Amino acid sequence: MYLSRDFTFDAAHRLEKYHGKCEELHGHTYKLRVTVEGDPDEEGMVVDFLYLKKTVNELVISVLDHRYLNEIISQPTAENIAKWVWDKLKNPLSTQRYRLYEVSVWESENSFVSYRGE
Ligand SMILES: Nc1nc2c(c(=O)[nH]1)N=C([C@H](O)[C@H](O)COP(=O)(O)OP(=O)(O)OP(=O)(O)O)CN2
Ligand SMILES: [Zn+2]
Repeated sequence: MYLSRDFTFDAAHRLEKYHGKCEELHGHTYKLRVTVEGDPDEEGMVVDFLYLKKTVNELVISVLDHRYLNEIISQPTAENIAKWVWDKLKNPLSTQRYRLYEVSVWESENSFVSYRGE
């Protein structure tokens, strides 16, 4: 079974290796979707939504929200942000019963990437 929770954060970035408007400093309201794969436990839950919310807020949202992403992630494209989030969450969201399955990052309503590890 797959379980997901959505988050948002606001952040600024510039794509220094890109030649076009995104080379300049600008910001986005990013949407992040974290998906876990596993079997429901005796309480009928793959993972408690409240635990997922607390973990992602502590390890990701509190670090990226209202920040200049270039100070945290090199060339912070949606792709590189998704990889960074994956690395932060892979171990904390992996047990014998469930594991991190996918991280998706929306830069705008219409543009997003999904990452499932290597
Ligand atoms: N593959 C990628 N392409 C682009 C990325 C990226 O992360 N991965 N990022 C950008 C820029 O960050 C840029 O800010 C995106 O521009 P935006 O104005 O958000 O894009 P749109 O004009 O297409 O916005 P819509 O609202 O979806 O029309 C560029 N490319
Ligand atoms: Zn951008």
